[in-house]
Amino acid sequence: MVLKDVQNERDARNIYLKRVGVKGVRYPVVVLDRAQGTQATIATINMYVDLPKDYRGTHMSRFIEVLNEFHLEINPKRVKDILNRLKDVLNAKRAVIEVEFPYFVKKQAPVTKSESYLEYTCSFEAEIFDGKFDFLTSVLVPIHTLCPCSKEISERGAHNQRALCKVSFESKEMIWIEDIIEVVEKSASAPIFTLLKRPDEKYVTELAYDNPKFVEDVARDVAIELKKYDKIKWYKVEVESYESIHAHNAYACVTSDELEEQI
Ligand SMILES: Nc1nc2c(ncn2[C@@H]2O[C@H](COP(=O)(O)OP(=O)(O)OP(=O)(O)O)[C@@H](O)[C@H]2O)c(=O)[nH]1
Repeated sequence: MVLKDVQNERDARNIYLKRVGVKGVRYPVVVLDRAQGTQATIATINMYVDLPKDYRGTHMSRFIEVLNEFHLEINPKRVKDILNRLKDVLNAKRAVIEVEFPYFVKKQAPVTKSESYLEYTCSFEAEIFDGKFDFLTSVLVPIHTLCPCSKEISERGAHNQRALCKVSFESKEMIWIEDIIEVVEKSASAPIFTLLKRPDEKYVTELAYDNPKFVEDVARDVAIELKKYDKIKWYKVEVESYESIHAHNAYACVTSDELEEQI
């Protein structure tokens, strides 16, 4: 029995679509890991191509076939190959992939050296169009911030909370996710850990108290550190703190081009 190819039908509405494809594909992938070589994880993937105005639909199954072809290996070099392949098999001019995945890093507690894994949400967004390849990596780092104002004006303690710092960057060469995590954690009042024994808890409590930071302080300190990386072409730093004394969040953001304009 011949199955009609509805997607391939002509369309007379004369409308070009910039992005058509599949969204929210949960898929096992393998990403590069500085300590172990590779790490298996589960990604949520969006993939798009453009569709000429005279075609009714794209061929959704081919997106998944291309993912399979690449043996689920997701890294900057492979992503470029995946996009070129998508363009070829879907006869497109533009191809886009967005991959978000949990990435686990083994950490040692500061005093007892107890080991545990901490989850960082990472993503890659890449696009090929008109011979141009854009690749953006994002790393979301949970941190601890202690309010400098609260410390200054209070007779006892200071309010402190978990915050999230998101670094998005374009680079000339590959940069390890772990390098970005280290930059952010050093710029916080203290890092976050999955496993802390009492001596560790005392240490991080005092470390945060000795390093009070507004969201603005973290954003600026991360920006200064990232500026030292020659490999980074562009970056954006966003910090959001889940305030413990408010029902709303504090937020700060800076991009490398805003910084350049001020120099
Ligand atoms: N384009 C498009 N396809 C859809 C949509 N919803 C479901 N599909 C289905 O996606 C499936 C795969 O379509 P194709 O990739 O064109 O399948 P195919 O013709 O077997 O594959 P090729 O021979 O490679 O073209 C079909 O079952 C479609 O009906 C939609 O909104 N748009």
